[in-house]
Amino acid sequence: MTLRDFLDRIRTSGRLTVIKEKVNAEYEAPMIAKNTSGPVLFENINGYRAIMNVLGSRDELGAMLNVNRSDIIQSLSGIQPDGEIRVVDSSPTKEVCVEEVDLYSLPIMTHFEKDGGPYITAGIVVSEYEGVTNASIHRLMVVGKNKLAGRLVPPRHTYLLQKEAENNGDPLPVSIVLGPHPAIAFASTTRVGEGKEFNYAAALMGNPVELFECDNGIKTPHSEIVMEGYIYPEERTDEGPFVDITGTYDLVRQEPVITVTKIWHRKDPIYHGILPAGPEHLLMMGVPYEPRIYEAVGEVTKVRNVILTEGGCCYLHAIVQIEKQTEGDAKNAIMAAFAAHTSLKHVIVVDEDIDIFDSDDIEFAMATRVKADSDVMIIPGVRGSSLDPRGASDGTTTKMGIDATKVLAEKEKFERATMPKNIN
Ligand SMILES: C/C(=C\C(=O)O)CCOP(=O)(O)O
Ligand SMILES: [Mn+2]
Repeated sequence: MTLRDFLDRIRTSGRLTVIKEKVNAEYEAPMIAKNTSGPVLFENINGYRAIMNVLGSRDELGAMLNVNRSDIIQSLSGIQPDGEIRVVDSSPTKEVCVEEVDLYSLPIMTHFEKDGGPYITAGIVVSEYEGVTNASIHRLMVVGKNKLAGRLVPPRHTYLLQKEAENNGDPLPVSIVLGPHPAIAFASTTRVGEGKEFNYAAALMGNPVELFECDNGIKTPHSEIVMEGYIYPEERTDEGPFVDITGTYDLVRQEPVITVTKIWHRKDPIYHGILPAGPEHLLMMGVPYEPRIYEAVGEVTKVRNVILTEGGCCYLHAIVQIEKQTEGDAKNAIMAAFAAHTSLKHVIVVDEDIDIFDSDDIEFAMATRVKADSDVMIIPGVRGSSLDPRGASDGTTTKMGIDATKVLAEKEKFERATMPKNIN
């Protein structure tokens, strides 16, 4: 299955918005995407087609995975990254080869007023060094006709591979994949073991993932557009500012430079852009951590569900639902959640009768089941997210866990009143 098959399915079900008019890559297309709920296909940005909001809701993600939106996390946590990968000789991606690279001619968008420049936001960076491979999405700022600055966050696998290559004085070959099947894009946001992203995608799809070899040796999935190139050791440039998941401007940092040596694409390719801080971005940042938290909490008590809430940027706030077995379970669940997602800042643990998709219900749990001096855990000096504007400059922050579960010994005090089903 390809991105085109996926879009055909969305188009047939009436969920695709198509913009036929010519649209500008600078601000205009992102603004239209921001104001459109659901996938939007632009037919002409710099003469190219572009798609945004592909996996912009839990319903869309659930449809891709063939599960109900509220069962996504339980279902993902049961999937092993052991699907089949096949290396093949040819690829539809190689229909067109561009040797004279000019990134400014592509529909790469500038999203917000103070952004440092146009950014590739859905580019999967595939890399390999000394037999170890990786695929993950990194924001990539255009800094020249054939140059990109990549925000390689420590300790993500691309960061580690680049560091190792650089320490040995070697360039790191990479390919940048735009518009594969959405399951491959989703798999590239997950935190599966090193080199396992495509196996995970194959397991998600229930089909093998085919890879073809780029001229720099990187084995790459079929997609709409593939750029290939190298990260040369010691080459750094300013990256940012950039609006990331919090909707605030992330800092300018010195980051590695990717030199693009060649671009392959399908005829009439479809460029994929993710709107920063938009629903697709939040979902792809957050959902991969939910099964990790779910599994970690499952080691300490009976876990029912986990969500990283939209209000918490799908990254900084978790709601963990448990079936409390013994007093103190919720505090263990808090510690497990923080260990599973080190960027997490606040966790609220609730009982099984609280609807974790309803913020009023969560607030009700806090209102009726929390006594701050005994139910709030404050943990200072912990590694937090570099995206948290309130974090300290050394990368640490103060975390808070709230136990909003019932006191087991006093359960009847917390009973939610119901009315009789049958009255005469
Ligand atoms: C850009 C970020 C993550 C990524 O590439 O996965 C967000 C910053 O990461 P933190 O680890 O939360 O600082
Ligand atoms: Mn990885």
